[in-house]
Amino acid sequence: MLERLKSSLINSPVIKRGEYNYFIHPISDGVPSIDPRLVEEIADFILTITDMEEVDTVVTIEAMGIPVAIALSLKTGVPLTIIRKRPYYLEGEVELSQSTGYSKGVLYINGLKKGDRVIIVDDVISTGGTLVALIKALKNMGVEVVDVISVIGRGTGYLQIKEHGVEPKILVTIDVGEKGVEIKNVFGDK
Ligand SMILES: O=P(O)(O)OC[C@H]1O[C@H](OP(=O)(O)OP(=O)(O)O)[C@H](O)[C@@H]1O
Ligand code: HPA
Repeated sequence: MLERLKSSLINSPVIKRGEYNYFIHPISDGVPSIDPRLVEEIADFILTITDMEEVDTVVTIEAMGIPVAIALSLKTGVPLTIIRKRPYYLEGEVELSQSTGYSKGVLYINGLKKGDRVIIVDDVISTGGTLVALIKALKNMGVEVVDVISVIGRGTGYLQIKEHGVEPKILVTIDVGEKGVEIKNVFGDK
């Protein structure tokens, strides 16, 4: 299961971003290039663990949630909303602060309204800063988050998301050391 994802993760280079051990992988960085079979493996797996008939919209965050989210949207016909890092000044635009292990920024929500049922798909959960801020903002808007799915998880940030009432589904959980990436868990394994 998820053989392409696991083997590509094990081969990921790790660099320092400040104190943070940052792994570089096609799904989380688009580097060196994205094998469509890898994206398809991930999208097909996600479709076995979530019910897309339940949702109005797939929500993802610019930039690297987009490849997997677009694959899910194409496979199901469910539209995609991208949370952007730039404002559009449209009526109803919602602004939120994003903080990761290595960066801070602002995200902007457009195209969602009270009563919408969504799944959130992203490439990585690490500190949980990005997804916690997004889930809080969506709840304030009256948007129902049916599922939160991350292709890769590292660290304990997912616990913070659980505290907001949604248990994230993480396909592969990893440890990232200075020397490389180690697989810790695959969704569905004990
Ligand atoms: O759990 P966290 O510590 O918040 O980290 C996870 C976030 O970090 C990455 O986004 P980034 O802002 O680097 O943007 P990118 O997708 O453009 O690489 C990733 O896509 C997640 O959204
Ligand atoms: O180590 C990382 N690599 C790529 N994307 C990420 N998003 C959070 N942490 C990481």
